[in-house]
Amino acid sequence: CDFGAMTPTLKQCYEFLNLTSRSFAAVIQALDGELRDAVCIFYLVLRALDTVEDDMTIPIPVKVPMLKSFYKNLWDPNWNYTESNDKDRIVLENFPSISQEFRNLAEIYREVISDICQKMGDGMTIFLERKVDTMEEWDEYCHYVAGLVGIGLAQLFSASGQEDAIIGEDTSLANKLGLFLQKTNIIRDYLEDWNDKRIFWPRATWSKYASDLGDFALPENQEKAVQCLNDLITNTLELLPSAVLFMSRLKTQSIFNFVAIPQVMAIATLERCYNNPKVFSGVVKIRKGEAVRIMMGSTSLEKVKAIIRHFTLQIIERIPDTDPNASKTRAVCQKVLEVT
Ligand SMILES: O=C(O)CO[C@@H](C(=O)O)[C@@H](OCCCCCc1ccc2ccccc2c1)C(=O)NCCCCCc1ccc2ccccc2c1
Ligand SMILES: [Mg+2]
Ligand SMILES: [Mg+2]
Repeated sequence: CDFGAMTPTLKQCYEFLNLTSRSFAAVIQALDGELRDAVCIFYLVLRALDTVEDDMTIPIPVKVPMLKSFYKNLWDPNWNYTESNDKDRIVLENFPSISQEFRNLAEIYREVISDICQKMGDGMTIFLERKVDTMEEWDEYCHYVAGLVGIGLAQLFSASGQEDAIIGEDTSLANKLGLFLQKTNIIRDYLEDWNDKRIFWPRATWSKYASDLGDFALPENQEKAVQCLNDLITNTLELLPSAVLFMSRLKTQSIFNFVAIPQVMAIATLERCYNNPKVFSGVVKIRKGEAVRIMMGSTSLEKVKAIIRHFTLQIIERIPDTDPNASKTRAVCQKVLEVT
């Protein structure tokens, strides 16, 4: 970006972006024109909101009003929060710089960012005390924390004029982009979340394989743990055809890359996690070198389809005949192969 033409506070915002997001900073900064600043601020505002949600030291009676009213802070030049211990507390401590740049955005971008922030804050409060039980509630939670991001981004793409109106209007499709990324993160982060006493795996699924979610961390339950893992991965793979359809409608290269790269990194992560007991003893991450190769190869729909097909075939090859969901996983993978 042209740091020269930026206000000092906007420059600061890009520093916060690079400090708080390994996976999104690069692709956000590669966006063009006004959209780049709008998405950068959108990220920082929602990361600040999420840092309140994630901070387990804030008592629920304090956290609920904080989340519900968070969007109002966008219009309060002095609001910040200095009590957080979270890794991303920098965005709460320096919120005045972020809200200042929010107020400098065009009205069309401010409306989307404020609306999504209010809906996400409300949605987060629903799940502060209620755990994710049914698969519908899993979709509902992921809608609030990630589906809404996809919906907001699609609206920003159309508002910028760089994409057609249909992109921002088809909220069901945009929602699924976020669900795919969030469900992949939840599946990958089982142990990290369990150690933080956070439960995002839906009870409807894990209760088929164990009486307590913590059982999966015990080596003697490894087979049941992996069967539950494969069950959730199968549910998540069902979202891939919608992601391919969304990407097929994009006409701006920088927006295509911005949407495609996180989706392709997620399918690579799912493939790495499939039938992999290491998910229950550590965090399964894609190596930097492989990540760079994947990003370089995600610049056209045909290349992205080829990469998705590659990882889908890798999963098919590793489906254990004894896995309770084997035939369902094969069917879901077959559907992905049909659209790639
Ligand atoms: O605390 C952490 O480090 C992880 O927190 C997770 C959690 O607490 O569950 C969780 O926090 C969710 C609430 C805050 C969402 C913040 C966000 C993330 C990415 C963005 C990308 C571009 C623009 C705005 C964005 C906003 C988290 O970060 N999960 C990662 C997956 C969420 C992806 C959101 C998303 C959805 C659709 C997308 C479509 C295209 C490109 C990027 C997309 C990004
Ligand atoms: Mg978080
Ligand atoms: Mg969170």
